[in-house]
Amino acid sequence: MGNLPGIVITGASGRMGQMLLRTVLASDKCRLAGAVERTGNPWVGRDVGEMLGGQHVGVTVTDDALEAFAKAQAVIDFTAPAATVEFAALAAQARAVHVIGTTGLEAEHLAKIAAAARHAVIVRAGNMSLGVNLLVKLTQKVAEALDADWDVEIVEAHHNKKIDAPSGTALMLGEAAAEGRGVSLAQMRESGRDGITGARAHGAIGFSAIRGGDIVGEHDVIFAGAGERVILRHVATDRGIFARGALRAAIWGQNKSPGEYDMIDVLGL
Ligand SMILES: NC(=O)C1=CN([C@@H]2O[C@H](COP(=O)(O)OP(=O)(O)OC[C@H]3O[C@@H](n4cnc5c(N)ncnc54)[C@H](OP(=O)(O)O)[C@@H]3O)[C@@H](O)[C@H]2O)C=CC1
Ligand SMILES: O=C(O)C1=N[C@H](C(=O)O)C[C@H](O)C1
Repeated sequence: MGNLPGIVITGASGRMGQMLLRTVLASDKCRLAGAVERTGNPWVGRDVGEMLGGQHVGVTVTDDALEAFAKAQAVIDFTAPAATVEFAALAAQARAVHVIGTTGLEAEHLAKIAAAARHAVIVRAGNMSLGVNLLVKLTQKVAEALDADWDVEIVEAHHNKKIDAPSGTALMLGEAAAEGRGVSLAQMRESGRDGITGARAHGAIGFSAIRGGDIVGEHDVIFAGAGERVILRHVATDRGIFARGALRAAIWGQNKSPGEYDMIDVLGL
C-alpha cells in the first residue's frame, strides 16, 4: 500500500472531485493521499469517507494545498482556472505530477501552467475519456480527407451548471479539425451566432453550445457538404470515464521527464 502512488484530489466536494475520490478509493493501483478544498468550504476538516456518505477512510479534507501535495506523487485537479494556476505552481514545488482537467483556461493561465511544467510533469486535457480522445484523432483524419467546401460545425451539450463555453472538449475537436486542414483555429473560429450574421465564412469552424438539466457531455463534429453530411459523435453518460482517464494519467506520469503532456500521449493514440 505504502509503495502505491499517493494521489491528492483538489476541488474534493465538486462533481468531478467526488467522482475522483470514489475512483481513487476503489483503485488498487494508487492510494488517496489527500483531499483539498478552499478555506471556508464545509468539507474542510471532515473525513473524506464521511463526506461521501460512507465509512471514515482516515483522510481529512484540508485547505493547505502545499502540505497535502508534499506528501503525494500526483495531484488530480478539476477545479477552476485561477485555482489550477495556483495548484500548478504548488505541485511543481512538491515535484508531484499535476493532472489538469479544468477547462476555460485562457492564454494567461496557459502561460503559467507552461512555466510550472519546466519543473514537473503536467498532463492536461479538456477531456480525459478514451472515447473523446479517439474522436479527436478521427476528427483530424476526416478534416484531412475533406476540403474546406465541407463546413465544420461543432455542437456540444452540457448540464446547466457548466460555466464555460465552448467546452474544453469542443475546443480540442476544433483544434483537431483545424490541424487536419492545416489552418489556425484562432483565425477560423466562429461562435455565438445571433441576429443578422451574414453568410457563413468559407472554411470557418463553427461552435454551438447547449446547456440544460444533467447532461454529462455530448459532442458532435459535423462535416456538412453539398448533398451529404458526416457526423462524428461522442456521448458521455457517466463522469467515471473522466475520472478513470485522470487516474491513468496520474500513474502514467510517474517517472516521466518534466513537461506538458496530454491524453493522446497517455493513451498512446
Ligand atoms: N477534462 C475533463 O475530462 C473534464 C473536465 N471537467 C472540468 O472540470 C472542472 C470542474 O468541473 P465540476 O466538477 O463539474 O465543477 P464543480 O463546480 O462541481 O467543482 C469545482 C470544484 O472546484 C472548487 N474550486 C473552485 N474554485 C476554487 C478555488 N479558487 N480554490 C479551490 N477550489 C476551488 C470548488 O469549490 P467550491 O465549491 O468551494 O467553489 C468545487 O469543489 C470544470 O472546469 C469542468 O469543465 C469536468 C469533467 C471532465
Ligand atoms: O464541465 C463539464 O461537465 C465537462 N467539461 C469538460 C469540457 O469542458 O469539455 C469535459 C466534459 O465534457 C464535461
